[in-house]
Amino acid sequence: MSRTWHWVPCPFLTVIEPFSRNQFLVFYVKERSVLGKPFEGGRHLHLTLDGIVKKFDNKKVLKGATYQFEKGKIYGLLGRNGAGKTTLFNCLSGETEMDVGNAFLEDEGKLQELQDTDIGYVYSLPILPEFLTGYEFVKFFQEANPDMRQPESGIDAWFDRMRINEQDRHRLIKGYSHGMKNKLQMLLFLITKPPVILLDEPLTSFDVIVALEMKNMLREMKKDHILIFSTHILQLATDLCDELVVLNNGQLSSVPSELLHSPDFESSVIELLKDEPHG
Ligand SMILES: Nc1ncnc2c1ncn2[C@@H]1O[C@H](COP(=O)(O)OP(=O)(O)OP(=O)(O)O)[C@@H](O)[C@H]1O
Repeated sequence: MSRTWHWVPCPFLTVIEPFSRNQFLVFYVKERSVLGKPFEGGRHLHLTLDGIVKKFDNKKVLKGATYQFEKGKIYGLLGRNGAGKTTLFNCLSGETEMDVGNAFLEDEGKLQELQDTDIGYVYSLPILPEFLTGYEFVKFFQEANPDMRQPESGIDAWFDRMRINEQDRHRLIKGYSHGMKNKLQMLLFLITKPPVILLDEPLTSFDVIVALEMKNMLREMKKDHILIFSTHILQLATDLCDELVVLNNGQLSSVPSELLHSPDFESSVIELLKDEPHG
């Protein structure tokens, strides 16, 4: 039988198509050897982006993006359609190679180049093994990462924490809604605790109740991680974020914190974004 193999980049596994359970297990185990150690909270941690440039053909999307993020804060990344938010996340997660520039993690004063294993990336369109149930997947994931197992962590406890009900845990991921897949992705990062978590428009697919649960979850997680999420929803950004970062004309800049809860917030952000040619 002839097969076509597609490699799909993913932060915690490499999925192959056409894939079967066995293929998935074999490749998953191979990939897990590159997973990093979980990050222990309580340490000072900074993520520094230094002059990141990314071009596609003649189009320069990132033009020296520079910024410093710190643990304990939720950052909202704002930018117009096509500004390069996903491109920036892809560069940080190692899915796309940056042309120029660097990203570093500074952990208790020790500087090291950012590794793709430092990143948990919640995609706007999650990539998960749809032929497993949520429970099977998390069980397997936990067994494959014994060094990351946490004391309180029975499998059901993780699902409880994510408010995924009994019935849904034992359904095939294939039948999950977009929002549930996002939740399942987030659950994996509760287990692996990567120091940096990137979320590409994560909360847009959640209903109001789940969105509130997820916001609370992110607030709880921020003490242990650098959390950066991209969004177009200004209300969500002001509600959830400690700091807003604008990606405009390929560069990053901070929205002054005093604007965050001022009545002029929306008009100020529009002013900041309006020079960006529409994507
Ligand atoms: N692989 C690629 N090849 C060519 N061009 C690309 C590629 N990936 C992104 N681009 C271009 O780079 C620009 C930035 O795209 P990107 O998806 O990063 O923007 P974005 O800010 O995430 O947009 P949105 O808010 O609409 O999701 C766009 O013009 C896009 O067409």
